[in-house]
Amino acid sequence: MVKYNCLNPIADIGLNLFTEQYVKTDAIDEAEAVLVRSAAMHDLELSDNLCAIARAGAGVNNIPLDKCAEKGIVVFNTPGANANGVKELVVAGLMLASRDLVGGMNWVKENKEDANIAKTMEKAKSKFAGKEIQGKKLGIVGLGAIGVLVANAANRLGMEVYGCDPFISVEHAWNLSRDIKYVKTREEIFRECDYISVHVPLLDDTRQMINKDTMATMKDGVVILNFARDLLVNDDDMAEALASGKVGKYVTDFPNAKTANMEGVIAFPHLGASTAESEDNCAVMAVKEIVDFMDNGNIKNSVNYPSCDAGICASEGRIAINHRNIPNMLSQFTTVFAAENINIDNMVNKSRGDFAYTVIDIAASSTQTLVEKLTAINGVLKIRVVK
Ligand SMILES: NC(=O)C1=CN([C@@H]2O[C@H](COP(=O)(O)OP(=O)(O)OC[C@H]3O[C@@H](n4cnc5c(N)ncnc54)[C@H](O)[C@@H]3O)[C@@H](O)[C@H]2O)C=CC1
Ligand SMILES: O=C(O)C(=O)COP(=O)(O)O
Repeated sequence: MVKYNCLNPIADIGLNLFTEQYVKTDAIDEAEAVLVRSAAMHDLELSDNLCAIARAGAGVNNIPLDKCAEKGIVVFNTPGANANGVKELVVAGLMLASRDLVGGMNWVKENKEDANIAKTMEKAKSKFAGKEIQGKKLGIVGLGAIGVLVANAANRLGMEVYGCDPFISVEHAWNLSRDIKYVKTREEIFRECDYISVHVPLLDDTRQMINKDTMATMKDGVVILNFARDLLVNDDDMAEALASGKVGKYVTDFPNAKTANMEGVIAFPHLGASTAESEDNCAVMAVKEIVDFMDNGNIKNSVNYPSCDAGICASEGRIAINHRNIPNMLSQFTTVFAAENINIDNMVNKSRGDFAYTVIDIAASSTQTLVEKLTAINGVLKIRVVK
């Protein structure tokens, strides 16, 4: 039996994929697997029972990745599963920053009792006139799952699209329309574009990348769209830039105490992935990742451990070991199996940075002594008897 906990509501279509072997628990310290969306996990006590966390979504800045890796807890996310939901909201953001739809709609509400509204609006409407996005330059920083979809959609809407991503994957490069102008640095985007949309994870290199200095290099009246994370932008600098007209509008899915009340901000309450389709996609992918990991020891889409595909175990037993990526680990493992007179049928070892993961299929059932001896090896972080 595997106990799992949901720190946020997770769509039923995903949870229904758990077999009767999986049981939901409200006690997180009992859980071997946790499913989460944006709940903050940094201050949570992580119990020794916990083996896996699946983030039903993309951003993992709410999860202490290094602390988890140190405890042998594999963290997954669901790449691309909510990208279309975000893309569609970014397109809405482009429109709302260009046409005063909200002002116009509010005017209609305020004048709803006016029997002559059909006439008076024709006089009033000039206040809400806007600009078209066709022919304008949109720059995208971060050409991942969302950035590529936004780039291609804006291109189809007639925008001239620039993109930059020093770490672009082959898959994303392949999906990018050939009309997109790929540039090497974000500075080029800041200089050239009328609209700038950021689609990068929150990392040391991206934190506050929109600030006084970078905004000074942008065109006057530039529109900045942030559907990624609030800390990518320096809010005080943004307040100044909006007040001076340097920035025309700041469209964000991540308002906070400062930006929520700022003139010139168009904000949504983190709605990018809140569509039935995205929630379903994320839940299905997250649950499949957990099940393949718990049932088979396989790792796909982890953000703190390497990918590892050992298939389905055809041997008598399978042991999964999370360990440090240091010399001499494998020989110590095989020495333990030899001492216990257990034959190894298959072994897969993968590493990622400071951490590594080894799956060992054996021709006998594992024993308490075997697990104890493996656990005692310096550098081993977690041992799991998968079968
Ligand atoms: N508003 C919402 O509800 C949602 C927001 N997000 C946010 O959007 C971000 C991006 O999501 P996805 O596109 O799905 O992730 P992704 O991982 O597919 O794409 C991120 C891209 O950013 C690139 N990147 C990293 N550092 C960079 C840098 N310094 N300069 C330029 N590019 C850089 C990466 O190479 C990658 O291609 C997430 O990390 C999350 O913070 C994601 C989903 C929903
Ligand atoms: O996937 C992401 O990074 C998101 O920001 C979506 O967050 P949510 O699942 O809507 O809480």
